[in-house]
Amino acid sequence: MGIRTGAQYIEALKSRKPEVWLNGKIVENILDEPYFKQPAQEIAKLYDMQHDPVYQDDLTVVCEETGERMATSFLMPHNYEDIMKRSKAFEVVARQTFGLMGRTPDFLNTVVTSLAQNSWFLRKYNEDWATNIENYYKHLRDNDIFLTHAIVNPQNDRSKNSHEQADKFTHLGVVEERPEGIIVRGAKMLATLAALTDEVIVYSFPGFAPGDERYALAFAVPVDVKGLKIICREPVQDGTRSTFDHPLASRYEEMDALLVFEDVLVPWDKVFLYNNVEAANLLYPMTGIAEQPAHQSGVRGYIKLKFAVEVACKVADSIGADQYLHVQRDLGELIQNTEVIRSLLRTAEHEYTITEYGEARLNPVVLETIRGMMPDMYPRTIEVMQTIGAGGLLMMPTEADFLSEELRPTIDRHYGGRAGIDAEARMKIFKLAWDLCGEAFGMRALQYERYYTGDPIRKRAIFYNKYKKDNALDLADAILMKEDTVKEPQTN
Ligand SMILES: Cc1cc2nc3c(=O)[nH]c(=O)nc-3n(C[C@H](O)[C@H](O)[C@H](O)COP(=O)(O)OP(=O)(O)OC[C@H]3O[C@@H](n4cnc5c(N)ncnc54)[C@H](O)[C@@H]3O)c2cc1C
Ligand SMILES: Nc1c(O)cccc1C(=O)O
Repeated sequence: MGIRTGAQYIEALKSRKPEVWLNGKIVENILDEPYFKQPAQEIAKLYDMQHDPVYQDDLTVVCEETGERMATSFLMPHNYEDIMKRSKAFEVVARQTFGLMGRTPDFLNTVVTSLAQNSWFLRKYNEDWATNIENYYKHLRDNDIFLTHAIVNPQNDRSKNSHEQADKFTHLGVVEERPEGIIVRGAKMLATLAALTDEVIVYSFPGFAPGDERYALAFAVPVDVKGLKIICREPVQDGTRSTFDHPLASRYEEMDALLVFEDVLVPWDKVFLYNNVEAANLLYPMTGIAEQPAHQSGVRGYIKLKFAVEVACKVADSIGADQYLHVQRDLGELIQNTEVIRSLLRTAEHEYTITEYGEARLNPVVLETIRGMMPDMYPRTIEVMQTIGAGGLLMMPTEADFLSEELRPTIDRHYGGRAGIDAEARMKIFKLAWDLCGEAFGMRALQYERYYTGDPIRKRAIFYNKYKKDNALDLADAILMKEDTVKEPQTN
């Protein structure tokens, strides 16, 4: 099949009836649900861009194995040129959604591509697991499948492992083995965009303990597989609010969902890991699924940070506030933060290495530095935006007010900004800002930057401990090695 069009993606959505729960009801037809309409169109646009001459050479490459075009995010990187091809594709996608949709198809395309390129790891444990992930990668690549994923146990009792939970079927695990596959039961979170995807892959970050064997698994199933409930969180917009009033929330809302598997059959050929705590704990650090998705999310995060900083600058300029020293200082800080992330990305790409298996990987220390800085930089951007927007963020007429012939003259008189910024122009800027720094949509976007890659506190601790193990503190050692021995005590 090769690359899909937006229409083919939409047709695939229409062809399925996953069990999606939204506001206490099963959604009969996803595309008839106002809430999902615009986000689905935004995803469809990404597929159409693969066929647009303006973007096709960035977003797709010709697959050497099939001769057909495939998404560039399915390209297995073997050298710097491949790395930069992927980087450009990640950026084109991110710019389309201003970095606000974190789980666009390229994210998991990158994850599964990396799992397949590192199938050697699974082969060490089980030949079938390796073959299955290699075949699954080709299935996704050749059919341009859109994946969601759920790799975190639901937040029940974080002080206990899965097998110690009060109800042993709270967390997703295997109930029984059958000739045709395994039966899985329990929940996994936090499947972003699940309702709008074709299939779901399940695996885990490290964290299993002895006794967790039945939970130590990785597999994939279609989102409409029998027994899978997709339970959505409360929507942050209802799909009917105007794009003038909510330019970002109405377009780029990424629904998150808990996945509840009620005795779901996973065929053996879609099982990538099972009943092995060691393998499950090593999957993330030993394959490229730490580094490769970090490249995609680093580029996406940079675009999102740059976008939010630009909105903050627009807010300040529109009301003449950036004439003041403290506002200039704060906005200068934000701009320098984006330059730090941009520069770190180029450094991580430039300082790539080739693994013994031929995979080109970016510098992991630099990638992890990006991931460690974003959870502070993005919230800081939102804080500055809030402090500059101040009361103006709560003083905005709606589109309906603008459309009132009676009220419009009053709005034009009282809602304008500095000279050259009329009421409509200022409100467009402030509504962008409010979607980012006031609405539930914006708060989710902030929480995304804090947690999408795991708990930032533990990630930084892991980073420090690995850095200490892998790096000599050679500068400090150099001075400490000097012969500055303690003088003998002077005897008077
Ligand atoms: C907007 C958004 C989108 C996301 N999208 C996805 C997705 O598409 N797919 C997916 O699988 N996941 C997704 N995630 C989930 C993300 O992977 C988790 O949020 C992240 O791994 C942290 O886990 P948690 O949220 O359960 O926090 P918890 O681990 O429950 O942490 C809660 C608090 O308890 C502390 N804590 C908990 N356990 C420990 C411990 N053992 N040691 C020390 N401190 C601890 C933490 O430091 C933190 O302060 C998303 C998250 C967000 C916010
Ligand atoms: N957040 C991740 C994910 O959801 C899958 C694979 C990797 C990551 C990551 O940030 O490292």
